[in-house]
This record gives sequence, C-alpha cells and structure tokens, in this order.
Amino acid sequence: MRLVGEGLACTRGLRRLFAALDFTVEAGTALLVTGPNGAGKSSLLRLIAGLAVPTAGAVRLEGEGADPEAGVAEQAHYLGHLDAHKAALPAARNLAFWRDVLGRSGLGVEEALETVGLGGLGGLPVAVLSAGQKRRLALARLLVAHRPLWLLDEPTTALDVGAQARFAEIMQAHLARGGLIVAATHAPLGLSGTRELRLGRIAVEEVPA
Ligand SMILES: Nc1ncnc2c1ncn2[C@@H]1O[C@H](COP(=O)(O)OP(=O)(O)OP(=O)(O)O)[C@@H](O)[C@H]1O
Repeated sequence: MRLVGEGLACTRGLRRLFAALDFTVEAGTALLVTGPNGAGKSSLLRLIAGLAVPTAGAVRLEGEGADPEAGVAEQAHYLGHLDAHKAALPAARNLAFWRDVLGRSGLGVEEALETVGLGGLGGLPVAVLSAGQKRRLALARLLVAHRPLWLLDEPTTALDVGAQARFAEIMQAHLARGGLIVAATHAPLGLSGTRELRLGRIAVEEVPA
C-alpha cells in the first residue's frame, strides 16, 4: 500500500501555501512534514484527511491492502491539535465511544489505556486530566481501531519524555505491521526510516536514522 499525493495545491485566504506538491509514502514508512509556523503543515494533513479540499491535485491510497471502495479518510486516523473529548465524561467512556464509531478492530479500552500509561485512570472525567494525560487519551484512539494510515498533527505536544519514547515505540510497531504515518512536527519523533517533507522550501529528503 502507498499514499500518493499528486499536484497538490492549497490556498488559504489570499495566500498560496503550496502548489504542485508531489509525495509518496510507502507502507512501513513515515513522512515527517516540517517547516516554520504557518507554512501549511496542518493544512496539508487536513487535505489528506479529507477535511479540506485542495485547490488542485488529489490524494489516494493504492496498492495491496488499500480498499478501492473506501476513500483515504475512511482508511485513516486523523489526530489534530484538538483532542476531541467530551470533558464531562470519563476517559474510558470517551475511548469506548471512539471504539464504537471507528469499528472495534483494535485493542479493548482498558488495554489501550494501559498501553498509553493511563491504566487505572479510565474512570476520571476528562476535565480533570492533565494536558499530557489528555494527549495520551487522544493517542489511545489510534489503538482501539485499526486504520493503516495515521495522520498526526504535532502528536507529542504536552507529552513527557517517557510518554514520547513510549509513543515512538507505538508508531514504530505500527510501521512494522505495514502501517503508514504522516506527521506534522517541529521536533524529532524518534522514528527510524523516515523521510522529511519541508514546507516553505518544498523538498522531500531522506532523514538519517
Ligand atoms: N480557514 C482558514 N482561513 C484562512 N487562513 C487560514 C485558514 N486556516 C489556516 N489558515 C492560514 O494558513 C496558513 C497555514 O496554516 P497551518 O495551520 O496549515 O500552518 P502550520 O504549518 O501547521 O503552522 P504551525 O507550525 O504554527 O502549526 C497560516 O497562515 C494560517 O493563518
């Protein structure tokens, strides 16, 4: 399976953020989208996720394992800046909701909470969780339903060093199973075998391990 972006252009307001952007992400690899604030990293992720429409160009998943009946959005997890939790509900209830919506094809709720280091905290309302705990809960969503493509916007924001390392292991395991990752980030994510797409000065380059 591979994710292909062809001739992508994005205009926001009066500003053209990028044009004629081509990239390919092969199964088992990650593409890091980098560049200065306002370069268009989040905008690119939203285009891939189907949450915004490109001015030109298209994105598709193709090859073995890609579902020809489904669009990219249905085969992707999109994790934006907002964590998409109901603050008044317990963490476990929030995660159970996403598991039901996304298709129950991954870990159970308790196991996913345990995996992101929130074991025993599932009964707490999200409102009382710390910023890093809320982020961990958002990351747990990736685990409760299988989607081959993970679109991650600054996924390690608010995570402590240990949680960053744990999440690097989770991402690496996803890649080892043939998954794909596109991540907008200002910081290294601790992954090997990644390539970098730098916006602001468009170029795709190999990142040394
Ligand atoms: N809905 C919108 N209407 C008009 N302009 C927008 C809209 N959304 C984003 N922009 C503009 O598009 C540009 C790119 O925004 P984007 O969030 O994609 O940047 P980014 O590279 O992710 O930045 P950061 O590193 O700060 O997160 C910014 O100048 C922003 O103001």
